[in-house]
Amino acid sequence: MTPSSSNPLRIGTRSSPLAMAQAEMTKAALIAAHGWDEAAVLLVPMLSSGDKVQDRPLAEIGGKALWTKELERALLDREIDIAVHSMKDVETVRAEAFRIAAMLPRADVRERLIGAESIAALPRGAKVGTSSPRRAAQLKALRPDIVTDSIRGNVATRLSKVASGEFDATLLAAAGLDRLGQSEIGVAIEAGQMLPAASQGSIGIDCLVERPEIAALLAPVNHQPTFDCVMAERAFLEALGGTCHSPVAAQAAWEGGAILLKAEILREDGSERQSGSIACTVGDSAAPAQLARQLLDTASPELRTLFEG
Ligand SMILES: NCc1[nH]cc(CCC(=O)O)c1CC(=O)O
Repeated sequence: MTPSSSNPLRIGTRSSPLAMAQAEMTKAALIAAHGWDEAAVLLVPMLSSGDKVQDRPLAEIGGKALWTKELERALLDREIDIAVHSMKDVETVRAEAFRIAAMLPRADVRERLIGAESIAALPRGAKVGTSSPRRAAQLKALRPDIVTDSIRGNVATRLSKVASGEFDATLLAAAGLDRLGQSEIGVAIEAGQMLPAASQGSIGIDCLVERPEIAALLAPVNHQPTFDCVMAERAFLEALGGTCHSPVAAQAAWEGGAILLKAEILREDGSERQSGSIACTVGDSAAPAQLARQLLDTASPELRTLFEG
């Protein structure tokens, strides 16, 4: 298949500003890689159920799968040819019909703190808006006096809730802010202080396994070093238990010819953190699983039950 203005490649995306920016990046990468003209690629924005329900915690309305379900349906119904996701929002265990065929080069993986110059500089008892059990647990591990409360809505909404004083501060992925042109907002928190979520900063392009001709079009935009690191992080997450909404962080990076995977699991109140690292080879899920087992083995029964049910 060679997409053209009369038969464009249809890119499904959520319609939030961040998702649209990521879909535009994907479109630009494909056009540049293939030398297609602008009209050969069409963006198809869709509302996910996660976008429709903004006032309840994510875990309560069905968790992560909400972000991808509508796009998966559209892929199966051939309304779109490919779908663009934040890899962070893609479940580790998926239906066999789908395949992440490519990932764009990873952006800044760090968190950005908005509302204070550093975590140490937050006022005593500060109220931090985050709906992420990982960010809440990591903050409390560093600063047990901090209070966290759920904050939903898109990036602009969350920033306005800090500006209005509803929250003292919030944490957002640097990658998301950068993609929205908000690079000057907030201060970066180094991964050594706050390890990011598995897949953070990475954009995945999804297609149907039964359409290899579409996957072939994606190959030239795939960034293999990103792909291999994100896969190691996801293997760790999967080994811990595919559907958990528990505090987990995992980041892999190439170091001296090998993938070094760092990970941690925490109790939700930040009172316990188990962390470790392991060297992995490409496509290896045994080493990430070994690290998961190692962290669970040293964890207290209270922490372990977050993962083993
Ligand atoms: N769960 C929401 C989500 N999914 C991906 C990103 C940011 C972009 C990325 O990590 O690639 C965000 C917002 C955030 O965590 O601040």
